[in-house]
Amino acid sequence: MQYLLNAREMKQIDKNTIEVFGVPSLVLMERAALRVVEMIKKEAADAKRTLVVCGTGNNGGDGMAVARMLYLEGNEVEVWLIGNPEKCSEETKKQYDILKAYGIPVVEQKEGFCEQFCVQEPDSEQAQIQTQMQTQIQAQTAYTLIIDALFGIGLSRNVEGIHREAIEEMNRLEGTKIAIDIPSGIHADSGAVMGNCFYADHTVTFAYNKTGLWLYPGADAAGQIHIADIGITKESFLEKEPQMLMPQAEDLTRLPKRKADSNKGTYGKVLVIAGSEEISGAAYFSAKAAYLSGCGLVKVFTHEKNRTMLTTRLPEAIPVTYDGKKNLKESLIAAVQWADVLVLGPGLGRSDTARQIVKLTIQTAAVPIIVDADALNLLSEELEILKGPHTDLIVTPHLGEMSRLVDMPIEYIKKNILMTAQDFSREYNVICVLKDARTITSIPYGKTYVNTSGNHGMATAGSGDVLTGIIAGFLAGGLTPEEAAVFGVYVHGLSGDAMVEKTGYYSLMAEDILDGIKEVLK
Ligand SMILES: NC(=O)C1=CN([C@@H]2O[C@H](COP(=O)(O)OP(=O)(O)OC[C@H]3O[C@@H](n4cnc5c(N)ncnc54)[C@H](O)[C@@H]3O)[C@@H](O)[C@H]2O)[C@@H](O)CC1
Ligand SMILES: [K+]
Repeated sequence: MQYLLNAREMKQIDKNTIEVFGVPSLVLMERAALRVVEMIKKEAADAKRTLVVCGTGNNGGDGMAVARMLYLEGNEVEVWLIGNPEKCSEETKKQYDILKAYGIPVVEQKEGFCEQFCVQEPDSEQAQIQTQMQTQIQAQTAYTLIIDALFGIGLSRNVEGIHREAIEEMNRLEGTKIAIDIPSGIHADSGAVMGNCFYADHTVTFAYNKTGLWLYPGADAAGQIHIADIGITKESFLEKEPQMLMPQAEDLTRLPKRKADSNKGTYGKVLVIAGSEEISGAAYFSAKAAYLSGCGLVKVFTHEKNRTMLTTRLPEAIPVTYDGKKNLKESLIAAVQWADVLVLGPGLGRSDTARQIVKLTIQTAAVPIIVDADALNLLSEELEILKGPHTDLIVTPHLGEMSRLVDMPIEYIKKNILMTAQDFSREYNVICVLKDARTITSIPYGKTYVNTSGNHGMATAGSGDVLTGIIAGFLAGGLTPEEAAVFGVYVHGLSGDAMVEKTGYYSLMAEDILDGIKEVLK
């Protein structure tokens, strides 16, 4: 797992490194700049004509140190200092003095962007010729590298005025674009664009990943992310471990272990309560995903109409069917009592029967339940069921379902995805898996996980049903609800990624994601 830090946590560990362990701030800055220069070389970016745009905070100081290093290696370097130089932080003032001592050109930009940086509209033939000549000269003298050191994690409000103009100008210029620590204008905690932002090809971020680099729209602005060790280590957490994490490939070793001396009972029993008179496929996707994720035995509680489909497409699954309301209660309770894990909701519909099934299952089950799709839609009308006593619940809403559950617009939820998932998990004491391009898994009063596997091809019918099945399979195999939710989401995304090379984004379907599970877990 990789930590994702917010600005407050990062500032605190910076401070701890400096104050508790006595590492001078300028030493950290020097190491930071060295790592940026190292990355430039590793990526073979051409630093022959470099522009470094600096702010007055320590991010600007990093930029000035990078400018000095590139200059002393024989490159042509120009620095723009945006803002009042008198307001420079202590470290940045020092870096500025060093630049002056070496004679490195710095253009100060205190207010109103000067004409030199702005594109002028030609208003006569003569002016047009002049502009063409200027364009040719500019092409010969164009920057090969643009380094953004305007704002780092200290960004505290919307970007306006000369800062906004500087970002617009950097984006307009040609050349490889590198952001120091975080693209200027991106909020380090939420990934929001604060007015406008720099679009980087590469971002070199210091010590630990920042949440805003991975959440959208920040992730679009960051380009390729490089984490640079500058000497701030986990010792600086002072036992206050960050609570936001991102699963990585090496974490897959934590999936349920297979034993040579085992039988189908060893890996748990899953009951998938899914499908309705109108919808048949959901139960199949969920049940098959549970099998593919290692579960030994899967029963499907569904409408009688789905029996033939199920026994034909997935004969390994045992159907328990109902027809109308006859025997519904007794057979549901018996099936629930049989299972170690329940999936509740895919394709269930919103009929009175579905409502009765959802209520009865949540109120009687003593084993973990993954609650999805129509079960969530029904619960949004009867949230008191979630407020009442219940077993371990993992809810897996997409943005639309979450919008119904919390009665907020989708746009709001998308912008506040972390907070929405965290608040919901605490309020109802459930693990909340809020599905989007970056799915968030929030543990009530515990950790929050940001998932980075998966692709937009997976926004396809049945994809969510597959996810519930994977989580169920992992739970049945012995993972805790927290692990099953986090690794279920991660493996689901990897399964889509494994197949998209063969299918392309347009044609990826739920059945392909099922095939992808085999690729990922083999
Ligand atoms: N010792 C340290 O503290 C280290 C800091 N480092 C760098 O320092 C950065 C953080 O430095 P700072 O805390 O000085 O913050 P920043 O350099 O991100 O900038 C903060 C400054 O910008 C101003 N500001 C914030 N939002 C603004 C807006 N929208 N418009 C205009 N002005 C605005 C603030 O008032 C403050 O003066 C990190 O991102 C990293 O690049 C690294 O050098 C590593 C060591
Ligand atoms: K920056």
